[in-house]
Amino acid sequence: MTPARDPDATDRDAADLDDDFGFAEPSTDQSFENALAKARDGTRLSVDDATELLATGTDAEGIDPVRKERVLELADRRRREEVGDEVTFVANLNNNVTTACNTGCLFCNFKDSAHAFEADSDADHAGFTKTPAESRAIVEDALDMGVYEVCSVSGLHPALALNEEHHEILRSYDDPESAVNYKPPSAYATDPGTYVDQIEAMSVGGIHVHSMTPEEAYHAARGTEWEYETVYRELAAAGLDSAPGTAAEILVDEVRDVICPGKIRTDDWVAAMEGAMAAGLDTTSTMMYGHVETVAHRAEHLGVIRDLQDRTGGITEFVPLSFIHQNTPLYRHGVVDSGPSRDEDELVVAVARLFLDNVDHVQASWVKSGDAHGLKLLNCGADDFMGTILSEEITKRAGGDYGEFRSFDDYVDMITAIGRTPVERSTDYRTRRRIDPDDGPHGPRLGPRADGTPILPTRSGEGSRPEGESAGADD
Ligand SMILES: C[S@@+](CC[C@H](N)C(=O)[O-])C[C@H]1O[C@@H](n2cnc3c(N)ncnc32)[C@H](O)[C@@H]1O
Ligand SMILES: Nc1c(NC[C@H](O)[C@H](O)[C@H](O)CO)[nH]c(=O)[nH]c1=O
Ligand SMILES: N[C@@H](Cc1ccc(O)cc1)C(=O)O
Ligand code: SF4
Repeated sequence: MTPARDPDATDRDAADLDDDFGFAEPSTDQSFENALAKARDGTRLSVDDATELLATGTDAEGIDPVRKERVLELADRRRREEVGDEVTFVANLNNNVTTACNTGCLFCNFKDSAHAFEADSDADHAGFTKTPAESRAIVEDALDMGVYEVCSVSGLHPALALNEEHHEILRSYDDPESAVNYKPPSAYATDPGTYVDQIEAMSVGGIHVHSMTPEEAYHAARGTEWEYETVYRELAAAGLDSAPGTAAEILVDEVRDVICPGKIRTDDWVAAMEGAMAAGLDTTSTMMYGHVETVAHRAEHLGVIRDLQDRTGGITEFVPLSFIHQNTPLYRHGVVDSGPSRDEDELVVAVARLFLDNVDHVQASWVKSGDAHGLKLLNCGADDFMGTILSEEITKRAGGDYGEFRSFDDYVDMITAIGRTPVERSTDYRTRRRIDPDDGPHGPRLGPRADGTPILPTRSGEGSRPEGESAGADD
């Protein structure tokens, strides 16, 4: 693995950009009507077909509302045929270990410059680094509330290494900071431990650990010759159960060059995902859209995911991540005026359902879209509604304002309101529990300590158990 970092790739680059990136105007040899006919017949769609459907035809500017409805209707029907009327969600928590990151992605306001975390720094920052013991305590509390999964994605802290051997390798470089983005833990106010330490700490009481994105796996192997599969095997031995397919953004390098020049390229992202699956882990897949890319880039991205799934079969879901723009460098520097429109959100979900014929589940996100529009997305091809998550940092810091927690009662009310069946799921969707809406109040039952007791909101936005009730209490 070679260092792929430009440590100066930050806001400066955004200021240098204008809105002309030299991307080709989307156009194909296919027509919208032919692409739609193929979708109706169930013929496998090409990338050009997907471009036409996402654009509601490249023959005219803007989204045609009538054509859009035709795409959504087909996708909703396909969803019903393939996965039925159940809407799934998982009892989970987010536990981000650190916000320290020097990668400089221009769509991200989650990260803080790692210098601010150094022991002798007096720079102000609103970020955090958790020790493994702190991560364990947070996961233990959530287990008591009944959660099934911990989802952990983090900044690429320069002191994070896979294990002690990795620390030794990184230390042995001349000028490790610029050569391999490394500074020893002793330089920082808080030591995050190693990746293995953090996974071991979170892997407690039978919880499902969903962590280590391709970008994090790259960081856990930087400066070494280790294969991704080897890295993921070591993490799996420490308790990792599945890997999140974030860091995908748009899997087209000319777009990555603009929005995340410090990140791994498309080929490397695919290699990391294959490594995770070769190590026996399930993965999820994502696309973060609605910034500088064209519909043709979105279609190409879907092609990368479908090819990967043809080869591996280990992708459990596709998660469209609608770009939240307000506090991001891309918006602050005038590179973009907004995130995607709701029409675009709907078309991305619908075309994902129609194009990704080998990925069973498409997620709607109440974090990105709010409840009302999230429910609309469940009628455009989506069949999963995320999870309880308890707390949220990525979208909140980007300026999103849809909250950090949904209770089981919230889920049951919302899902039954659109005439669908609420189902608690495991991360891999193989374990499912249909929920009887009339038998409330509702709480999780699939987590290792879950007994049906509701998770309640607290003022900080996190969930908690009703006062006085322990994990063992009957309901
Ligand atoms: C914040 S990173 C954390 C994990 C790790 N550093 C990585 O990049 O994979 C996780 C994902 O959050 C998503 N994200 C970050 N900022 C966002 C924004 N403003 N709007 C929507 N999604 C965003 C991106 O897709 C990114 O890959
Ligand atoms: N879409 C968002 C998610 N999705 C991840 C799920 O919560 C879950 O972990 C996954 O489906 C595996 O079971 N998480 C967020 O924090 N924010 C989102 O917008
Ligand atoms: N936490 C990510 C989303 C995500 C995480 C894990 C997944 O498996 C999928 C999506 C975000 O908010 O952007
Ligand atoms: S998206 Fe991930 S890698 Fe990029 S700046 Fe944010 S935290 Fe760092």
